[in-house]
Amino acid sequence: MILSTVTDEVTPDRSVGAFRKIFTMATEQGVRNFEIRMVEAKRFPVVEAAAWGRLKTIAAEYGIHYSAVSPGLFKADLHSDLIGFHSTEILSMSLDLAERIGVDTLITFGVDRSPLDDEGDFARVVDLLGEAADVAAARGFQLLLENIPGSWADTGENCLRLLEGIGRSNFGYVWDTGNLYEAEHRHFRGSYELLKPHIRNVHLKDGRVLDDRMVWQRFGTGETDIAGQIAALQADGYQGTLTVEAKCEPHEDDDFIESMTYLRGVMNGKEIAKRGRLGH
Ligand SMILES: O=C1C[C@@H](O)[C@H](O)[C@@H](O)C1=O
Repeated sequence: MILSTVTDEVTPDRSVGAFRKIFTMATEQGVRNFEIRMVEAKRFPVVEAAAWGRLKTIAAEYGIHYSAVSPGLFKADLHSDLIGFHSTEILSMSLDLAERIGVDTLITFGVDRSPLDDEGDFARVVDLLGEAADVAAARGFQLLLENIPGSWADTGENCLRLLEGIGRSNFGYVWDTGNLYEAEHRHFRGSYELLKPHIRNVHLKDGRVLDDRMVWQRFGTGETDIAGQIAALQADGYQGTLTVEAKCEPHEDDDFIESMTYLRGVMNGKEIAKRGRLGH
């Protein structure tokens, strides 16, 4: 597995000095692979030119590799004025900028739900995402669907329905374990078994439901069973990116450091052995 993180998951710092701090903290934890989401204070692809320059030059100094971009594509509902803007401008700007930094993977969401939706709208979502996958394929990109509550890609069953409906070889799945737990409130195993043939990237987040709301926590202290997820991925020979989303509320630098320490323990078997001894 390739340890990875996201540009805004390491530190809450969004200042002009942030990239040096982000890459120092990440490389100290053995992470050199990144997804591009926030570029200092703005979300990709609508970024400041100078910040984009720093993202490239400072990354080169630290030996950072970018594997994917996450523009928040299709975080809009079918009835919003913005939906057309996502399938045209956001999509093409994202592909243009990603190409310029040598990235060939674009992450998308599964279109927000709206109270105005009806069941027949599923076909429109399939068409929108399928057309975006075709535009991406024509330029040599894969498009990966990330699950998130409040979208058509919320539960494991709904993600599978979309993945099968879209059915393109360049269309795969980002297993966002925390978001899935937030939508389903159940152990990861059931949806993992459904979705694993489609998984091309994993987003790791831990947390628990408190007063009906998901509260993000440092790895190993929440309910999502990070150790079990790693054991499942290892048992299935998963070789892709394992993307650490460590940010808690409020976001502190120690979130990343502590979650990475826990994750390393899990990956080299220590946490699994501890769980075994405790009879989990
Ligand atoms: O916009 C986003 C919201 C987060 O919940 C999600 O995990 C993340 O990957 C993202 O891009």
